[in-house]
Amino acid sequence: MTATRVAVLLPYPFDRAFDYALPDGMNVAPGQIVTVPLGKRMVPGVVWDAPADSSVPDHRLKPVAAVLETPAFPDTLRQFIDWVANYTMAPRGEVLALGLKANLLDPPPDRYGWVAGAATPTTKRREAVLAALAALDRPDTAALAAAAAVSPGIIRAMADAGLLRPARRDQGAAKLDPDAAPPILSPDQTGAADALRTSIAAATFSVTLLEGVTGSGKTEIYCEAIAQCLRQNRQALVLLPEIALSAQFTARLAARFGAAPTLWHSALSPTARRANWHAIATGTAQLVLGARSALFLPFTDLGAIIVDEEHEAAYKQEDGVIYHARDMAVVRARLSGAGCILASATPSLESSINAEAGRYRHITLTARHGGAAMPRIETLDLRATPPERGKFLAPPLIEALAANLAGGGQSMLFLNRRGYAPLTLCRACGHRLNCPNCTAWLVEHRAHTSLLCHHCGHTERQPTLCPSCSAEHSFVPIGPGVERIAEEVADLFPAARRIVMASDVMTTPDQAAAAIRAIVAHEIDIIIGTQMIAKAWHFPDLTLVGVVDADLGLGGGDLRAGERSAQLLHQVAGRAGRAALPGRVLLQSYTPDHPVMRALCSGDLASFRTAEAALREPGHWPPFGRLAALIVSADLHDVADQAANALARTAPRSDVIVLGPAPAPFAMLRGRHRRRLLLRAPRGIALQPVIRDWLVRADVPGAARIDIDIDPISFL
Ligand SMILES: Nc1ncnc2c1ncn2[C@@H]1O[C@H](COP(=O)(O)OP(=O)(O)OP(=O)(O)O)[C@@H](O)[C@H]1O
Ligand SMILES: [Zn+2]
Repeated sequence: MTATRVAVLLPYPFDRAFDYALPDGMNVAPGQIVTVPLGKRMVPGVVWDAPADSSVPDHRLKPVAAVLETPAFPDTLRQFIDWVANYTMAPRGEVLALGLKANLLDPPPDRYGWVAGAATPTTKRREAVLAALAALDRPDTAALAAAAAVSPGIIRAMADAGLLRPARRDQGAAKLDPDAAPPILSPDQTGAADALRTSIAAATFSVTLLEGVTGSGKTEIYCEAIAQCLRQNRQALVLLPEIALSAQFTARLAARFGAAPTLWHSALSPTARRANWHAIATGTAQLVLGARSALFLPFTDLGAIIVDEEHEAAYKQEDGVIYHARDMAVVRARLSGAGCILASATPSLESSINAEAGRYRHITLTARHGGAAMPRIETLDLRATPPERGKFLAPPLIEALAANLAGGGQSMLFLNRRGYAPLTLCRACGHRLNCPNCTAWLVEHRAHTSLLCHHCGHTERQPTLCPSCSAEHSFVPIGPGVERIAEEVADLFPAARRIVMASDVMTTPDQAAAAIRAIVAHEIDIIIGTQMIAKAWHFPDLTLVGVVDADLGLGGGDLRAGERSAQLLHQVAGRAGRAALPGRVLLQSYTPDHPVMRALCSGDLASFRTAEAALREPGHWPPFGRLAALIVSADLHDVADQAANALARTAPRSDVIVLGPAPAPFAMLRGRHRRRLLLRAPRGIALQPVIRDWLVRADVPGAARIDIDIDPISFL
């Protein structure tokens, strides 16, 4: 008798589904989640649509152990996983693992989130929590703390005091209400909202680029698209580039829809993850706010995907499955028959070109909401008015800070560099302190009294003797990081209330939420931060922004250096003067005539993009052509060279241009030696088949690893 075979894809780095035998009396359909033996373990897997693999004889097949009660993986998600694996060339099981983890599959927790208890609040803060609770649907601690703008400790204290009790699963979930608190839109905004509503109402695939200046109300407008999606009983997904933003957005969405969105990001507790995953898989979660991995959730019926700050490089996942969440959001929307909305004040060249070519719809908003003016942006020429020796703030910026402080205004200093100093040098011999594992300098972090590699995490104490010349106490910090700027500000304005915001000092969304609350409440005078403070924040009292080093992003020879720099600095500038008071922005620069500085000061980013496009089009550089990178790495540099040369010898010859091999931007990273080959081709040519064929032909030593990065965005 022949066994009934079923193909099961496992969430591990295997490209294909494996065959298992279906025991008598057990029935499965594609998408169902099962447990199967793998070696000595029992692992979860998804019944896949792949044809049976007859190479394994029946008697060697292992049986499916159990079919889980968990809702099945929808067809659209399986198609998406196949598509992503095929495009990124990652093993299909590894892509599956982005959406399926063993610990998600247990039944959802019985008690989850909070409801009001019997006791009566005694403080204003506790009252505020209960008020926020009334507007939310059994939020977990983090969501409730964010909505009420208190610390999570308060929530726990309230539970101890009987003001809050854990919610039970069987208590019906409050629904989001599309009409809970709609804004009154301006005529411009109304036009944009109508267009988005119509595209969502059509319940078919479309992509819209929502381009609007900072503070124009893009968030309010895409909420109208979400409202439409909710009215049609379809699920909506909002992607954010950084989880630190999720607290402020949770509160905004909860206020708009009368109940909190369902969160999805790496900082959730395991219980919250499991509860949220099940809510999404059963369709009770109507609106999901998440990081890029939320694209791999088992939505039952996804009607809208919004990618906020679509130009952000943070949407590119750089390890494991290397994918761009903005591009994959478009694919997910297509497979789901959903509307995709890409929102930005500074769209990527990719999206602008797609909009211009008519592949995407295009909506633009040119004015800030409520009559707020765009900030005045000026360069501050560091050649003419340099900072004092060993300092980094030039006199005109110091004056502006002093005046703003005296007038009760809030200021922000932006420097996209964590730590105290990016380089530590021996004064006696010039020796630089490098990472032993990477081609990189060690960054001094005074907050942790250590030197840190930002690439591999290596830390060490500063040596007392120079390892090169044995001079004693000879090390000097070179250049500034945000900690050093904070020190300079403390010297200049000892009475000013300061806060440093950077990913290494604010590691959780809760910490970020507490900081944001303090800033909005104007308990802070000067905010000093990295790119963490650049995005999407709305600080009503912020009127002065100083960019400490506007030239920083322009070096490095990266294809997108200019574009990225313009986007980032425009975003930072856009934090200023968003409410009643006008904003001013000072860009400290040694190259005030650079096209990026000119575009920022004039506000004419469109012309800048046109100029960028003109530079890229002739050579088929993205977005006018296709690019892929092959990164060869090995423990020994000989092996890395051998592998890179083997690839070079068999390089495809056709319309595809192969550049390299060259040392990768970090010739050594985490102790591995790296070489890079770059493939470039006109838009009409798919690079994946070329690469597949090439890898079969090339004789690459087994000790070398090859990582494939389709559409690379970080490279030299
Ligand atoms: N029609 C409206 N009614 C009331 N408030 C509005 C309206 N439109 C915008 N706002 C408010 O103006 C501020 C800026 O709007 P929003 O954050 O949506 O802009 P944005 O375009 O997303 O900005 P950015 O690109 O800088 O993130 C917010 O506080 C928002 O609530
Ligand atoms: Zn390192």
